Amino acid sequence: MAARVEHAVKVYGSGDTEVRALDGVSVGFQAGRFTAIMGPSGSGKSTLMHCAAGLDTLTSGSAHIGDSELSGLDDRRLTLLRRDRVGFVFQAFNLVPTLTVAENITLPLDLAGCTADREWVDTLIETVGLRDRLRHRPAQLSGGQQQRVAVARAFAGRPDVVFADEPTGNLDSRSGEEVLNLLGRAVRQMDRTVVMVTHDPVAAAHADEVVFLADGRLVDRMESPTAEAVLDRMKAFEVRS
Ligand SMILES: Nc1ncnc2c1ncn2[C@@H]1O[C@H](COP(=O)(O)OP(=O)(O)OP(=O)(O)O)[C@@H](O)[C@H]1O
Repeated sequence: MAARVEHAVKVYGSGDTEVRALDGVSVGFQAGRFTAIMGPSGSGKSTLMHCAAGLDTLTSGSAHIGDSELSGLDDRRLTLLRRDRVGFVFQAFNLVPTLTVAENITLPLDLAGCTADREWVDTLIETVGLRDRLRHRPAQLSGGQQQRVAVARAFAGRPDVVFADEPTGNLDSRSGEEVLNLLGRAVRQMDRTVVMVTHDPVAAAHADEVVFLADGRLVDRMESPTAEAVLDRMKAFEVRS
């Protein structure tokens, strides 16, 4: 497993304002696979992703990246683990406006004081299709192109797993499709691992597997999803709740 949580509970607030965002979730994200996390609004998708990625801590239960149990790490080790073994793609592209495309892609490596693996970065640039834009700055690119830069940046350090939170949320459907195809290619052609939160059945259909959350619990899983099958499953949850 590239990442997993066991008996994950996350409680926000206390007393009257207590919210059980995760209510005993156990789920593993296999290496070399593209997994989508789906569920109605408020079902705990982002919370699960943030806790699995070490961006937030669980109230109880455990979260692992590879063999490392996150709650056992002090702040410094957790920061290093996030830096070296995890990549992130967010809805907002979060590129540095003053840096070029090339500089944005290698920024995590530069900050870590690592020398970029030139061949790997070159393959990434080829895969995201931005070779002729390397000297441009983010503001000179379309939203879809900016998100492709963010995807390349997420994979630059060859992390164990890339977590993507609604990566197509700010994109039109054509650019969104390009970014999803790119994530799929990273998994299938470059043997990477991706975990993506989405509420869009069309986006989820790009994954190898979909895990469904409802009310902070894991309620279902689906292999080789299609948009229609995912939509049907979502409708079934909404009727029930
Ligand atoms: N920082 C927080 N403080 C208090 N409650 C929170 C906090 N973050 C999330 N919650 C609550 O936890 C629950 C799960 O939220 P979460 O954002 O994980 O859901 P989600 O499935 O990602 O929703 P959406 O699809 O709307 O983004 C919700 O009821 C939410 O209001």
